[in-house]
Amino acid sequence: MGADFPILTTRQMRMVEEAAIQSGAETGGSLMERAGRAAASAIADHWPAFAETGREALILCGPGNNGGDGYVIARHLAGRGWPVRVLAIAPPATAEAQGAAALWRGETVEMGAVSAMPGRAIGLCVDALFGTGISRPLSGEIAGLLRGIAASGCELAAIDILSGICATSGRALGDTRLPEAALTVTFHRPKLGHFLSDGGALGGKIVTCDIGLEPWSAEAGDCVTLAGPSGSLLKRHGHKYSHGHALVIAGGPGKGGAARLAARSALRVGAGLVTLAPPPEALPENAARLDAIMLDGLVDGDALAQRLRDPRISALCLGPGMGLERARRMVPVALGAGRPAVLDADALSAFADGPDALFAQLHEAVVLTPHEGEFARLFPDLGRKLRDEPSRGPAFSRLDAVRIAAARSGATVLLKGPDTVISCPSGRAVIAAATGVNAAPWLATAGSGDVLAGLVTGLLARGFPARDAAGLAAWLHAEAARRFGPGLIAEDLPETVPRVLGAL
Ligand SMILES: NC(=O)C1=CN([C@@H]2O[C@H](COP(=O)(O)OP(=O)(O)OC[C@H]3O[C@@H](n4cnc5c(N)ncnc54)[C@H](O)[C@@H]3O)[C@@H](O)[C@H]2O)[C@@H](O)CC1
Ligand SMILES: Nc1ncnc2c1ncn2[C@@H]1O[C@H](COP(=O)(O)OP(=O)(O)O)[C@@H](O)[C@H]1O
Ligand SMILES: [K+]
Repeated sequence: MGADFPILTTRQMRMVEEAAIQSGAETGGSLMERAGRAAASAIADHWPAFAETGREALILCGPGNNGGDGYVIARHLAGRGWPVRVLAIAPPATAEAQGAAALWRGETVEMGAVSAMPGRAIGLCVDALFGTGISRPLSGEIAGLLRGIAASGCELAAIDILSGICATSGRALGDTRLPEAALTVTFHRPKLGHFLSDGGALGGKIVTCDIGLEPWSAEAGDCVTLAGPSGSLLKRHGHKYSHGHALVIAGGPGKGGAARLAARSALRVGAGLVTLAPPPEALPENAARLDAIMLDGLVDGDALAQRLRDPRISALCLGPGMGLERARRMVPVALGAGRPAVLDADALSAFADGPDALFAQLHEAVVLTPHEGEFARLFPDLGRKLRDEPSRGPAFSRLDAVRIAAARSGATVLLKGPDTVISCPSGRAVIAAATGVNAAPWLATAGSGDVLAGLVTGLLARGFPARDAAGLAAWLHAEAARRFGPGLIAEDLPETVPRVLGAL
């Protein structure tokens, strides 16, 4: 089944493009022509009945090569019989864009003339203002133009990336409020900015067009990947012990729901055995709720150390509903045993006052699963940088933050969100995007994070390396939510996992 899919930074895209041009096989102009033609065709596929609406397509062209693509698109859409006009916010400034503009025989209006534009109503606006070359916030005038177009109710298609979004970080530069595109047409490979932060929220459907750069794709070097389905999630042979034994530490009476969700998720994702370990006084309550999941009362850290003498316990989950005090006592014991482990929720917050003491105990087989608040508690400097408004591109991204956090802590870090970002300490990173057409907003429900912690734990128990376990779990989590759809509550997630696995 589909392996993880590479996505590029702006710099990597430039390296691929430059290699193609330097080889002599391509020119900037040939790539632009192919890009514009492919984008026009993707736009026509997305709005197949547009020509019959009697409305006009307005192509907004910037000064650089993104604008150059716009002139090519204008020519090809007009060639399909669409009523098309170009609005140039500045004259074309690169040789390629000038060449493309020279071939556009239709009408071009300038920025100042926009309010007086006579003619048909605009039904579709193509944003070819700025692409990967954006380096500063949009001016008020240009941002206002984009917002005005959106407010008029016309459709919006972004070329390469929505103007105003940094293609490497996905963050909107400045405090601009940007409209949402229905379609983004990009070239060769998606960019990080299509999935991260504002870029993930505003890009709509992402269509990636082949523009003949495949022979040079290796020039991008090591790439961040997008998590996707994998046949490795299926069980092929073995007995229950060969699929691992997960131990989920739970909290006291009345606090067990989160850990039960995590335990059930670990079992659903294929751990051979799962044991829930609350304090002894919470055993009766949990016994009334569990069947396939085993129970073992553990008083404290010493009891856990004793339990971990069993070498078959192949992964631990600490945090969901655990309580801060119990976390402070048990996390060091779990980490000291060197076993694969997930630290979530209380197991992270318990160390907010002294994260370095926690980091000193972490190892490569540990996965930290913070949401943004927990992340900022453990890595306050990185949390601040993510909150600061970016004024220049490339802006500090969630990926940058997670990579630094993983290197600093010595564990794999999974930062939750619609754009879940995962990195191991060496910087190998994967993004699980629940954005655009893959949005899963129903995950914003109490307990869904506990399920994710359980899914990662289950995969660790089965023997998946930390980064793979985290990436696959995050994909599976969002895919289960997409399949279940509206009305989802956390309990539904583990029950939907079999349908996702069954479709692999
Ligand atoms: N990389 C490739 O292989 C290809 C790139 N193509 C297109 O080329 C684009 C990149 O072109 P460029 O590098 O020329 O960059 P852009 O066209 O994205 O923008 C660069 C220009 O805008 C200016 N600028 C940046 N931010 C601004 C702001 N906020 N306000 C006003 N001006 C601003 C820059 O100074 C520069 O003049 C891609 O996004 C894509 O659309 C395609 O033509 C096909 C192939
Ligand atoms: N709008 C959203 N789109 C996609 N995923 C989301 C969204 N909101 C939350 N999630 C996911 O749901 C989970 C919530 O986890 P968390 O914040 O720990 O909640 P809880 O503690 O209630 O379980 C995370 O995996 C997060 O990525
Ligand atoms: K654009």
